[in-house]
Amino acid sequence: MTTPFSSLEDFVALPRLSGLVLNREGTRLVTSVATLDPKKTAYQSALWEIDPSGAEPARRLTRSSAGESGAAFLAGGDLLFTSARPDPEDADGEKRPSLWRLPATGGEASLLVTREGGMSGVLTAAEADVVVLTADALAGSTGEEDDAERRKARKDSGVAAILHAGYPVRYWDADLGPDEPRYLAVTDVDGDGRPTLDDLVPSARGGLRNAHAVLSPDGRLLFSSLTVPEELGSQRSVLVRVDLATRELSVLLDDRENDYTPGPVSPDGRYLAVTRDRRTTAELAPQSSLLLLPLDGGEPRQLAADWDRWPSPEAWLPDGSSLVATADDDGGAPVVVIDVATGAVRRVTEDTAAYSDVRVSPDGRTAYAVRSSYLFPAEVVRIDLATGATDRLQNPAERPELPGTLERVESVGQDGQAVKSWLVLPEGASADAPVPALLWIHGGPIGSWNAWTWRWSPWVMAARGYAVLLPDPALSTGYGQHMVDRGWGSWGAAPYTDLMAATDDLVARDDIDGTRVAAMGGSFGGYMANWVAGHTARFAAIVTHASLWALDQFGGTTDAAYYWAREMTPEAMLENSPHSHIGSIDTPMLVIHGDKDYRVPIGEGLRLWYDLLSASKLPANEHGVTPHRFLYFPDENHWILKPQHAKIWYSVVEAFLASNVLGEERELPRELGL
Ligand SMILES: CC(=O)N[C@@H](C)C(=O)N[C@@H](C)C(=O)O
Repeated sequence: MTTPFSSLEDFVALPRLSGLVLNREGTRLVTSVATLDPKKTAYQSALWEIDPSGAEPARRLTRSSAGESGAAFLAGGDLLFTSARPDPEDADGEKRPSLWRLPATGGEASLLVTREGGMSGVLTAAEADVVVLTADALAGSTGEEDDAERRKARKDSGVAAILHAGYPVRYWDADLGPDEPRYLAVTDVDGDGRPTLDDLVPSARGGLRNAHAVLSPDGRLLFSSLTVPEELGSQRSVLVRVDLATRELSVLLDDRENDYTPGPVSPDGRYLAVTRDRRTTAELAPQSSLLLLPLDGGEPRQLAADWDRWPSPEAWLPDGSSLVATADDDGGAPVVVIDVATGAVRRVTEDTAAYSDVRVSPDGRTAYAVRSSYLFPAEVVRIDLATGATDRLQNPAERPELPGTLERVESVGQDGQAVKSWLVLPEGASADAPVPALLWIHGGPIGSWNAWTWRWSPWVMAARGYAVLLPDPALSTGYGQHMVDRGWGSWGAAPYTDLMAATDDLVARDDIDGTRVAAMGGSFGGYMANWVAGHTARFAAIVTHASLWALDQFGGTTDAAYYWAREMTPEAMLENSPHSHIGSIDTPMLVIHGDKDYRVPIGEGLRLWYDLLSASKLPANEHGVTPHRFLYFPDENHWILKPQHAKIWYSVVEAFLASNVLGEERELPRELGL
């Protein structure tokens, strides 16, 4: 069998599909596919068209070396996208992210609008050729021209400094400021001249959240979250409406107990689907619910209130009778239909995949979506909304051949709670040939192992002979509110004991060699790997990536300190902090951290590394030699994104595990220079 997971070269070269848009007539589907650039040191994305009928093979639409993203259909049928490709009509022009238009009738794409500061996304309306760009503008700029001049002055003088008066100052891997998110209306989209950009809310001063903005079908209204700063470095997300004609901004939902995010607007423009996220406290765990907000000024009403899941609204049925949503559920994320009159929830897709980007056909019978699971990466499918029958359409790539099998397994936590896991078994695992195993702990911690991931692919390890257990312990989503509540504020309790219960059952299997087992996790999963290291010696090795180590320090240096401070007091942070247990660690640890990680700042990795060398039960000897290892990425962030670094990540992890779990030595990649 040829599986791409045996070779890291082949693995990183697998195409990665994401996103999906459907034109107004329901006849054209467009997705984005990322592949390696010619130097194999970055991914570049191109747009592909997929035949909704399933009859024709997928067709590549764009081919520039700069790549294309942000696909959006105009109501008239043309396709918009963003790209930093050069403008053929401006030989001397600088390359910067611009908005391009590909005619529905075929032919070349032409540049619609460009700006010095680039753009991050495109919003279009379903029924009118209205376009709004999401983009950043310098906080002090008074218009597009002024913004361009100020940017140039900053660039020419080499000044990168940012003066802050508020919080936060960073987000994941990006510095915030001096620019801030804006909505820029593209004027006269169908006119003869080049359109201009019109800042819809220049006075919002940095508070707009444009990742989840939506336009009404007629393109007259824009709905967005607006971030409102609060005392003590905190903030909340309120729901706002912007009238595109008058520029008037109205606050629709605002209270201190919840954050609000807009979902799709009903086809008749009368209702907005809204996600409400409860403000957490030490006593109140997160809870997400779906609201229906009448846009004539009525009170919001909760939908599917009796359903113990967190629905995420995706689309409306064209007759406005129901919302199509997805929700984490028992190791998957199915498509459901929610009746807006009764709130009744009907599950549509029956498989265990996780669905996203759901688009509904104009007759309301069919949905198209992206789905993935641990059996296949993201792919585009057609769903019969009445029967749930789901067909894989002709995608840009075939599913990769897997080097093993997948099972769903169940354990019982200390309090009797069912703890479910996916278990990846390598080919050949049997009672006669038991295999070594890895416990993988997911991040968040509010989340689930329910979708394909390229960053932690269990199949890469299965191809190297390991079984991989992917448990959803306390704090995981898809198992009801109680599963989240039982771990809230006490990470070292039920989340840890659930993982140990799952490990007990794993090592009891006759196809697993219980003497050769390691634990690994990233981010919150890395926190838990560190906690595991300080509380048990049952694992032969531990890999901890971008991990929280000293919660007292993490709580003040992460990019969103207020989020964690709501869950834990300083005392609770100390109580749950893995660093307090350094003296108990006698398992070899591989620490991995990227310097540009602002969510879990590098100080966590540096302090963990020094503590391991100086205070663990396996300290460095007088020559500084230790069984622990530190894999440091100076130019990566919370995630290892560059393909060449992903290969290093998997190679070093594999060599560390081989040495400590299998007792075998592997050659390290030459590029490490050792
Ligand atoms: C809420 C949050 O950012 N948690 C991080 C510490 C985390 O665990 N992130 C996970 C989801 C990741 O894989 O990045």
